[in-house]
Amino acid sequence: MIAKVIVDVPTGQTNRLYDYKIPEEMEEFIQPGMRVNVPFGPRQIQGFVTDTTASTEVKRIKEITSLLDPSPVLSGELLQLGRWIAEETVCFLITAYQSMVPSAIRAKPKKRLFLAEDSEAVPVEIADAFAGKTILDWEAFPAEKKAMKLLNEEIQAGRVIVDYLLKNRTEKKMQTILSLAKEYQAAGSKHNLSGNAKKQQQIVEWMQNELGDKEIAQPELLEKTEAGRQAVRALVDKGLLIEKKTEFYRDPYKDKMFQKSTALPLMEEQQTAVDNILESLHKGRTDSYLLHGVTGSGKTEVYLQAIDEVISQGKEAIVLVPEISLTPQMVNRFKGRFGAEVAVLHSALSAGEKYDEWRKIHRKEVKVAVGARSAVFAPFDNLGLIVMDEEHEGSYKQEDHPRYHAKHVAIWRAEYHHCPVVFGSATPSLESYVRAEKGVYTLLELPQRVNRKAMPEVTIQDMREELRQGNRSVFSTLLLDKLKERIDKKEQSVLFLNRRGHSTFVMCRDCGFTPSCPHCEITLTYHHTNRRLKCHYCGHEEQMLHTCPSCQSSQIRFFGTGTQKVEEELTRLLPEARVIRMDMDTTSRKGSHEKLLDAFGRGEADILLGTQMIAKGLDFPKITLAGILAADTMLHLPDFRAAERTFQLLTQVSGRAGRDELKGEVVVQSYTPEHYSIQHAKTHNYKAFYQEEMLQRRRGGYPPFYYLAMVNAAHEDLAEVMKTADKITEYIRSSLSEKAVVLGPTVSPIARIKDRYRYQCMIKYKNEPELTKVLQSVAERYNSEIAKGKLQLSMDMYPYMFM
Ligand SMILES: Nc1ncnc2c1ncn2[C@@H]1O[C@H](COP(=O)(O)OP(=O)(O)OP(=O)(O)O)[C@@H](O)[C@H]1O
Ligand SMILES: [Zn+2]
Ligand SMILES: [Zn+2]
Repeated sequence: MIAKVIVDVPTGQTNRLYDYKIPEEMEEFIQPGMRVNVPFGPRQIQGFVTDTTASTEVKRIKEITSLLDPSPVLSGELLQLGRWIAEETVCFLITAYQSMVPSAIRAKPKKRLFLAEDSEAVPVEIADAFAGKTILDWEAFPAEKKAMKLLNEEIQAGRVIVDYLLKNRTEKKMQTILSLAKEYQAAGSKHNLSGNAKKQQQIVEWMQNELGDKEIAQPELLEKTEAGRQAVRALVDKGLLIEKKTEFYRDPYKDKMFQKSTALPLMEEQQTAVDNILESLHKGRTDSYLLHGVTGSGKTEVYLQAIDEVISQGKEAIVLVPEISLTPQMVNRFKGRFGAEVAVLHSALSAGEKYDEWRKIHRKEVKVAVGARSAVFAPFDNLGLIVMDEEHEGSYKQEDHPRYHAKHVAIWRAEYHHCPVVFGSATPSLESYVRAEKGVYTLLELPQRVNRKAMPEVTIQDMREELRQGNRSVFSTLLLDKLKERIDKKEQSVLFLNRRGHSTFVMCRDCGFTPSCPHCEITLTYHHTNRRLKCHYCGHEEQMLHTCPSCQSSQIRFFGTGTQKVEEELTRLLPEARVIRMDMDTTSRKGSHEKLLDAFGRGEADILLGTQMIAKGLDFPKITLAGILAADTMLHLPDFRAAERTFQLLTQVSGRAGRDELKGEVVVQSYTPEHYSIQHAKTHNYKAFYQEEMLQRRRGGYPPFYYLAMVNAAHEDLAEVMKTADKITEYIRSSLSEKAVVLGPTVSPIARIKDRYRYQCMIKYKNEPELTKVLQSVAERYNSEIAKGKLQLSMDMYPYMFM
């Protein structure tokens, strides 16, 4: 038997399958999707088995050294999906596969086998291997054909459990659970403990009185009875206590109680949406839906009720939400409805926690996965629905290899499983809305807020006017007045500061000098906490400057408005206001995000001030005012989506206000109040914005009229990168049809990162079936130079960042 293996060496030369002989004892065990160690040149390296065959052309074949996974980590579906991603995004197959498994098992963890509770049922060969214990190192399991075959069956049946022993605290936890033996459970029942075993007697009596036939975890028992381990051990040995080991998960949410929620009676439009989705589910059709619902229209309730039916069909659902809206509030809504059926995949979890959540899915212990981008790879086998909330979000695109867009992966998986997929948003991306207009997606609309609540009233405040009247503060008089009003009425406000374009930088007031990174062509950012200047691209740090290195002036100051500065100004102008600030600084510690939001929810502050992270998902009834401090900081970025992002952001922030009984109001401060993205956000008019933006896109030849692809070349030697970029661009131009527009090469907006000069070539096209192959061959052509570490090439089939 031969295994086809893709080895863990992400280079062009090794981006193909290698044949290895399967050792005889593994023949009945090895399956595609398992990882193996194989000899590769002088080394041993990891790889994924993608297939097994009977024979090979290879003459001198090497043998697999060892098997890393006692059960496949990638299913047949995911193996196939990985091949598709590698092709579509022009990346190495191994890179695609590695991105689908949790990082915790990508390292080289020790594997152990556990006997599950009903271990009496396992065959003697297996029981012998465990030799009376319940835990066995995977390496210690006899590498013998029959035993391996049996083990395979036991793993499938769930009687043997595979576990990865992760380094530093991420180890799976086993807990000892204790209970009284049957005959001692009744209070006062006789036991023959000797009189000097006082502590033991105490334990037994306490358990009889407090627990009866119930179980207790050992640590809790020790705490309650103030007993030592020896006393408990002795009772187990004497047969008074029954001990069993259960594994438990590091559930990051385990300390929380989730208030159970039940399905709400739906509004008519919600019902129509649910009916449509469920019809596709029942008929097993891969329909794509665009759920366009204004903020507060009850999109989430639509997802919840559709998922409820998916679960009762015995199927599974994936819910994708952008990282920043994966708030505790959001998680609660799913856990509250589906309880233990939900796994949450969140980047803020530790590697061990992430692995636990992944494992719940892998083992079919849950039916719903809620998570950010990579949750689209949740290893379910029987999907009934995929939901992508806030589908317009750029974070669904991965900005590192593999540069995939979760939307395309979601559609691929929906097709594979013949199930519907729902894209939801209050501000759909132009790409999606066009597809809905063309009938590629079915449009479902929720044009009104739940219970016909009014949309908040939006006022736009011209900051140029404020300046003319001598107000140099970041707050307009109007916004300050309204904030005061809210404090008086004991209502709450959210203040939003756009971090992009607002980083604090240092500038000399006399000569205009701005310190920039010596390795990257980018301005250094001032960090208040440690009073240092830092490069956001390479991490370079230096002391804050006090005199200008260029003109020796001491008038060197930092500019821009960080949340911290705004907070200082706010407390100066409104000393009575209680403010909670949420930004990278105040939420870096685990759980702090949740704490701050809880405090705000309990009314411990009047104003929530924050960055992007407060724009989404918040649903607090007392918020009646949303303020946007500078609406147009994003408008001027070199990005064709700038207007769209501005419109989306204003709409999202506005959507936080007046979601409950109380009426909401929004103040938008802007230096370009006449811009159509701001004007249409004011009137909550998505369609009008869409039409105007479509005209701009048509004019500029941007998506959704053209597809884009971008090739970026970086090299330490400027002449070298220019030459290479020229050659690449020329080659692409000559390989595509006349209709494709190949732009460049030009210097990237950030001309140098980590001492490498950067050039880019942009491709605009409508229909170029050969494009990925062309880019693939470009990558292959430069394989050896890339391998030498000098040149870097990146291909991006759905560029979202143009810096
Ligand atoms: N049919 C219904 N009847 C009563 N209340 C509802 C109904 N549907 C949803 N709600 C409530 O309305 C509020 C807004 O709903 P939800 O958060 O689902 O809207 P959304 O469209 O997802 O909002 P956003 O996009 O602004 O986050 C929630 O508090 C939700 O519990
Ligand atoms: Zn100067
Ligand atoms: Zn740098």
